[in-house]
Amino acid sequence: MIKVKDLTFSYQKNKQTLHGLTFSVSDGEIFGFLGPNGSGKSTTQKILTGILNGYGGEVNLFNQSIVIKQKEFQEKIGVLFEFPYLYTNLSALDNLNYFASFYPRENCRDIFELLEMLDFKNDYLKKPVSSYSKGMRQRVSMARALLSNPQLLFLDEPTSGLDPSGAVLFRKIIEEEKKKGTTVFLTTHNMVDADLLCDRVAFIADGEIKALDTPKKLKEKNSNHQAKIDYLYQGKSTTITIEIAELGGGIPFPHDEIISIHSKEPTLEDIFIHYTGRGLS
Ligand SMILES: Nc1ncnc2c1ncn2[C@@H]1O[C@H](COP(=O)(O)OP(=O)(O)OP(=O)(O)O)[C@@H](O)[C@H]1O
Repeated sequence: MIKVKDLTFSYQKNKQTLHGLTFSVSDGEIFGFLGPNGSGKSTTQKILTGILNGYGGEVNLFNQSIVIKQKEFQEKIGVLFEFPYLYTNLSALDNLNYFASFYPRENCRDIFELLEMLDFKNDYLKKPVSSYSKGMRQRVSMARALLSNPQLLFLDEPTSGLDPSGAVLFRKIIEEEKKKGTTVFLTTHNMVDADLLCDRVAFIADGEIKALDTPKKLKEKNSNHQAKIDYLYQGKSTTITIEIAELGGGIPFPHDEIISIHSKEPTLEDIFIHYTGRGLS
């Protein structure tokens, strides 16, 4: 679905933002693009969605170069931008009716159904976007991205500005899209979203991909194979961290009672820090 080879980009002379990214995304996959602020995530998404030109390397969507079939691609992709691109003086309905006019009518989803699915408050349907909360704007932006039933969905920080139940709803909607066969390119620095949703993730820092694999494999590869054991001995409560291999012959230290044993698996965030030398926030 997406093939990117040696992608480079500079906003200014002598300062390269993307340093030769190479990756591909399969049909129907949810691909996470993770990195800290300023790492080049939005720049990459803008190039893939045809907003930014002047890049080096090759970018193919739907097995064709994005240079050739720009107009045709636009009809097959849906985009949720990091900063909602909405007309703030217009209502949700007017915005969505306007964006729907870019696509063949038969491809478009019902706006009311979409907003209902996104748990949008009906009272605000006809009020201007300027009166909406961040979460409501995000819901309209998601409706905009899904409006044309896209085969390829670009989502830049989709759960940003949502409360926890809104984030759960958005993750459910993204999973439903995957079930329909939609390919999702998910740009985020939210590790929970990445871990719960993505088939594979790429870690980007300083405009370079530092690691790319499934969350499960990344965790396996970076497992420290350690266990944390809480136990009681001679009336004293103690915690110890030991290698899991040492447990093969039973608990290898004196104890009266074992309270709990937990494996110390690294989180995706731990692994990100390992590969990039920094956190995501
Ligand atoms: N229009 C622009 N002009 C000049 N430099 C820019 C422009 N947009 C982004 N940059 C710079 O390019 C680099 C990558 O920015 P980009 O927005 O792609 O990062 P990001 O990973 O999406 O960050 P964030 O998580 O903050 O959105 C940063 O150093 C940023 O300052």
